[in-house]
Amino acid sequence: MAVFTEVSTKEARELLRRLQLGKLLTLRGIEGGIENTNYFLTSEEGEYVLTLFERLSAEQLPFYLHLMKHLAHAGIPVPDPQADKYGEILHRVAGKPAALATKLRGKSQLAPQAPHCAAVGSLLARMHLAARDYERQQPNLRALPWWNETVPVVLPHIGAEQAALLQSELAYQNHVAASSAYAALPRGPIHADLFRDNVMFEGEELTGCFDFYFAGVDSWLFDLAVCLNDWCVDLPTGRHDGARAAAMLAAYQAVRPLTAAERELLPAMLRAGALRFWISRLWDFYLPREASMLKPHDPTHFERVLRERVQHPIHL
Ligand SMILES: Nc1ncnc2c1ncn2[C@@H]1O[C@H](COP(=O)(O)OP(=O)(O)O)[C@@H](O)[C@H]1O
Ligand SMILES: N[C@@H](CCOP(=O)(O)O)C(=O)O
Repeated sequence: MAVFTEVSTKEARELLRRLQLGKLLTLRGIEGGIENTNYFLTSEEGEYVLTLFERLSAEQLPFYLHLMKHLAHAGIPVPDPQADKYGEILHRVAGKPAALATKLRGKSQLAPQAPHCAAVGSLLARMHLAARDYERQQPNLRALPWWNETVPVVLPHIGAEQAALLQSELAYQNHVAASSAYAALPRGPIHADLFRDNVMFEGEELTGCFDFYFAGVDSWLFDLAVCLNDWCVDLPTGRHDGARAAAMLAAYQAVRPLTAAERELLPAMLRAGALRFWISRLWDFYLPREASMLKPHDPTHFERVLRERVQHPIHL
């Protein structure tokens, strides 16, 4: 249940009054989600999702919320955070930082086929291009510096074979990050967590994506690798699915062709994408934060994906 903080109808009405969005019609807690409190809220003006941020700080939030607004204005189907008359999109509800964003139609496609992967590839490329002129800066907070900090913290908790893979992969990724090909990768704001559960579909029509709370400035190729590793993979084995990956890559490149440096580094970034989520899942699993509400995801999945990407590199 993802209602960690109760919102009264009085508080919801007060927010709608501030945002001039008409009368409250319905307010219903959303059961999915593990990080934030989410409610579906309907007013005379439309359908929204009210999010109370349980963990992210008021310093980090403007980057994510303004990025969503920037993308929504550019025609990318993402939730549009609603502003008050002063242009403020970060609000306070029930004592927590909060946002009210437009509700997307559809539901997650958890067993995607090639057309779904193509739709995600196209969306991702359009999102990268649309974010080029976004002015706020915030690095991907789950990138190489965080991996270097976190690997020594999780090492005491895992077996020798896993530790050897984790350390050798980290050394490899530090080596890649120092290369001239890496320096040549195009960069900008990326979603960085565009997994199956963060995209909505109606049939094969992609209706939008959400959960921008791991977004940050990083290489576009890393974002694409994260998507390939989640959408174009056989979940039980971690094996790459060639047909789905081809569909995603072709659709991405129909909008923005990959550069020579990106083509060269695709195998390395697929490994980086697997490493990033293996580390965060190990960290959530073995070092749950105090009073954490997170139900940890299975870390062994991304260990399998990483082994697959090392043993069977995927070249364009
Ligand atoms: N803008 C939105 N439109 C429609 N549904 C949404 C929207 N934002 C969140 N949801 C729903 O709320 C659920 C939880 O959201 P999510 O961002 O994954 O929460 P958490 O950050 O707590 O993991 C999603 O699975 C989705 O069903
Ligand atoms: N996609 C990540 C976890 C991030 O959680 P989310 O529910 O906020 O998307 C993973 O699978 O490890």
